[in-house]
Amino acid sequence: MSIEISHVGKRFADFVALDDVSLSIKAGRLTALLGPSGGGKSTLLRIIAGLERADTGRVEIDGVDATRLPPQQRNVGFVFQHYAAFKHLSVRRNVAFGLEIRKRSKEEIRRRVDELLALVHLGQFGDRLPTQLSGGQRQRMALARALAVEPTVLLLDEPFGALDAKVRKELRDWLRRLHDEVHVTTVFVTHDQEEALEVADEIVVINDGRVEQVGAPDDLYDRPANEFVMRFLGPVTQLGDQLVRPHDLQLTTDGGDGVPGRITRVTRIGFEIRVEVTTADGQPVTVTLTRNELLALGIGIGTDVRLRIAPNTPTPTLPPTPTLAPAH
Ligand SMILES: Nc1ncnc2c1ncn2[C@@H]1O[C@H](COP(=O)(O)OP(=O)(O)OP(=O)(O)O)[C@@H](O)[C@H]1O
Repeated sequence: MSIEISHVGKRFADFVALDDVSLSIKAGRLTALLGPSGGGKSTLLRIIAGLERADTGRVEIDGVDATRLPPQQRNVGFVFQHYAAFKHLSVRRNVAFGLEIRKRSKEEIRRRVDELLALVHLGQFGDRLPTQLSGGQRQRMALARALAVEPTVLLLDEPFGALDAKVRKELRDWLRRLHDEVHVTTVFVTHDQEEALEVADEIVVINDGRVEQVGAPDDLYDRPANEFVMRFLGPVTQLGDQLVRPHDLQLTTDGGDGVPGRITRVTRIGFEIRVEVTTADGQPVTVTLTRNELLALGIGIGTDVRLRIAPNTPTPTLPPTPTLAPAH
């Protein structure tokens, strides 16, 4: 059930949306395609689904060359950000749709739909119309419908993108648990690095039509292949010429070694305190602390401190990313 993408290229007129993309998506895993808007994630997903045709290259699904297969012969389930439900049909009938057109027996359909509704925790809502569901419930119905026909691959394009932050978070947890139960090879598109880090087994970072890096969330976070990946996966700050995560910096007030600076700003964001230290050469450096750490240090605006990188911090040597070079 793996997906092999080899040398896929796609242009829209003279705009290069995908530039020679090769990628192996592992069977049974939950893989995130992560990257900024316009980077090519959806285009790649649509090429895997067969909704878009690659100009060059090859797509293999489960060992079969799918490059020229129409979507309905690829056995993929698809869920979009705005799910188009059949408004006049009940939730049950929406979920049953794919099974009905495949002419499965009434008994089999009833059993399978019951199972699926239970799986997506909509057991008691089967008789409602889609408009009588919340946004989160509707996306769960969409997933049940996509899973009904037992796809070999499940493709999700920002499935929770249109929902508010709290519901998104609930659905992320739920998607992770669902995947742990059904283990269907799943690829989902997101531009939200937290969503990818939290949910995915493997993350593919896509930018400017190219794959920047593929790896497990920890690998990407701790060993980014380049500056783009490091910046995209989480906050970074610069100490001297070293890029580092703000929580990997230590602040001391007892002299010793480290880069001297003075605290110029303290901001609290929920549980996290963001401290800005301006070093002697005028460079602002951000350090994040917990409230207790701040209190224990007894520091505030104007305190002279020293900054150093915490022991055991991964400090990748990063090749420069051309796209981040200043424009001239
Ligand atoms: N049918 C099309 N015609 C012309 N250009 C297109 C078409 N589809 C996509 N593009 C362009 O290709 C680029 C990649 O689009 P794509 O939707 O794959 O990006 P994305 O990474 O999914 O971004 P987003 O997160 O905003 O959806 C964009 O610049 C987009 O404008």
